[in-house]
Amino acid sequence: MEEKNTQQHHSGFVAVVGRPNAGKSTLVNHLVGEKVAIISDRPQTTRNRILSILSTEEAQMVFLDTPGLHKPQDKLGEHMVQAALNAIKEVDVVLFVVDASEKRGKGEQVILERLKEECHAPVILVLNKIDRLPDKAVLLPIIDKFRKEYPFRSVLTLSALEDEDFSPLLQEIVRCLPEGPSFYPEDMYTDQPERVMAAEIVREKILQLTRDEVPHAVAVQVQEMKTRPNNLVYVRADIYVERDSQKAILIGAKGKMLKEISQRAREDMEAFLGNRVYLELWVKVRPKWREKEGDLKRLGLAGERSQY
Ligand SMILES: Nc1nc2c(ncn2[C@@H]2O[C@H](COP(=O)(O)OP(=O)(O)OP(=O)(O)O)[C@@H](O)[C@H]2O)c(=O)[nH]1
Repeated sequence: MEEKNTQQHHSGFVAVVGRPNAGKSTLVNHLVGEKVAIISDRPQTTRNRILSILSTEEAQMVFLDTPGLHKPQDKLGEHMVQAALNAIKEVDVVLFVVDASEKRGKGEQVILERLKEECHAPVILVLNKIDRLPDKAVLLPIIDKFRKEYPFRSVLTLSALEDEDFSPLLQEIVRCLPEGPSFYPEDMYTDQPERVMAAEIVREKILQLTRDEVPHAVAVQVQEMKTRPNNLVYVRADIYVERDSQKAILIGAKGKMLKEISQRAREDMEAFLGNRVYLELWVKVRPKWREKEGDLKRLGLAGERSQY
């Protein structure tokens, strides 16, 4: 009789933690091969715990791309830190992503302490952004120092932005996962509903286009999303800011900025949904929404969804 393929299937959850701006979303998007989490060069871009799913023949890896573990400044910040903490308690393996091109700071220390206190799963240290290091020899003392402070399962160095092949990291993750069947259908790559993805796309464009002028005082909520008879998807979204001055920046002279945001967001939405999109954006002022529990809940940034 012919031998059956006895290779076992593995599945499990992978938390991706690290200081804001370390490159967590970039790494997860490249691993999964689809754009799921939004990216900007400003810290604290990721607000929700976003599930990204990678299915291969031998395993299904479910990544929780967590908001950076940082010192919270307001209620939104508190929820973000809590979401990241919950992640490290529940998963099968943790990826601790560090920007190796930056000096080590308090942020890494805080995360190491959290891992020591709360984490029982194996932790893989990922030293990222090595494309920025002209002399790779500087990595050795960095690795040495980390290894003295925490019993990492392994340490990998990479560039989430430029590398093409992530198989060493993927193999290491699979080795940490228990045997088991897939949790999600194999063609699914995120658990986020289309509305959430659409809102995140708009937020990404705002962060990318307005730079430091409109800080994190912006939230996006999709109010309506429906497919019209000719397969055109109609999307109406509200953009919330805290001040009139921020509203003015977002709209721009003669509405130019809003038009640019809308155009770029529409293109990404069309790629994501595989349909033509008609996008309508409204900018609204809601003073101090980040301090208000009710507003955070309504925007899906607190309560059930951000806790998992
Ligand atoms: N040069 C270089 N830049 C990178 C690399 N990885 C990420 N970046 C950049 O670093 C910035 C932050 O990347 P993100 O992936 O949004 O970082 P994050 O850790 O998810 O950030 P938060 O959402 O704030 O927690 C972006 O401008 C990325 O393009 C890398 O390997 N090399």
